Amino acid sequence: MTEPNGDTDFWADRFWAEDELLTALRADIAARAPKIQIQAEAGAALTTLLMAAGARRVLEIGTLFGYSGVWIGRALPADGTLDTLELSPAHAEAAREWFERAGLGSKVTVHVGAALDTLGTLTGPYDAVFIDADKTEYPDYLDRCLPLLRPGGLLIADNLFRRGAVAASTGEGVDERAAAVRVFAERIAGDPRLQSTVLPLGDGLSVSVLRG
Ligand SMILES: C[S@@+](CC[C@H](N)C(=O)[O-])C[C@H]1O[C@@H](n2cnc3c(N)ncnc32)[C@H](O)[C@@H]1O
Repeated sequence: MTEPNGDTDFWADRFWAEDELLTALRADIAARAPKIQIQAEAGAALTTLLMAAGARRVLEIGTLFGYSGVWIGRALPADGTLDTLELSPAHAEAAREWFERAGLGSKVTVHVGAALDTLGTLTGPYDAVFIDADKTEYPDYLDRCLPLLRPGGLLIADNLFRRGAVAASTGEGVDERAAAVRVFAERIAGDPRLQSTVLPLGDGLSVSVLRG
């Protein structure tokens, strides 16, 4: 949380504490991969939002080792499923192992390949989509995911703030990732099909509802 109201640990300990599995998963990422998973406070928000929406079929773009996938998987009902898309075979393999250890192996399918290719092989409708892969492709993910989302479904994305770079990314010489996320932000804010907001959790979590 960017501006916590008082003692941060008070809130973290009660609302987004990691259990042993998530703590070990975070440590494995730190040892073997870039530490680019969502923050725990965003994970707890994902679980809560997906449960509130009654999400049964979820799509994730950007798996890494499955950290956000575990927060998502724990929101699913017994017959729920998660399709998660990952470019790196090594990340996908690690994620499959962690989903098994989390007891989510039967619910989660890890698809290896470039997301924009894999998206063409998937069939909707999904109840929710979580976007967290290549930032330069965020506007393309939006175009490709909206037709896969059911009316009333949730579209959630991470890294809307990029630590301030998105709001600052005007003019020339801007970071291309921040510029693309800014295009994404402008579009979810202005698209009449969507009701959107950005929650100041982690690096900024956008939440959009596709109007029915
Ligand atoms: C920020 S990490 C995902 C973190 C994960 N959502 C979590 O919080 O645990 C982004 C992941 O997307 C993957 N990725 C990057 N470009 C991709 C692409 N074009 N298609 C699919 N995955 C991609 C990277 O290999 C990386 O594992």
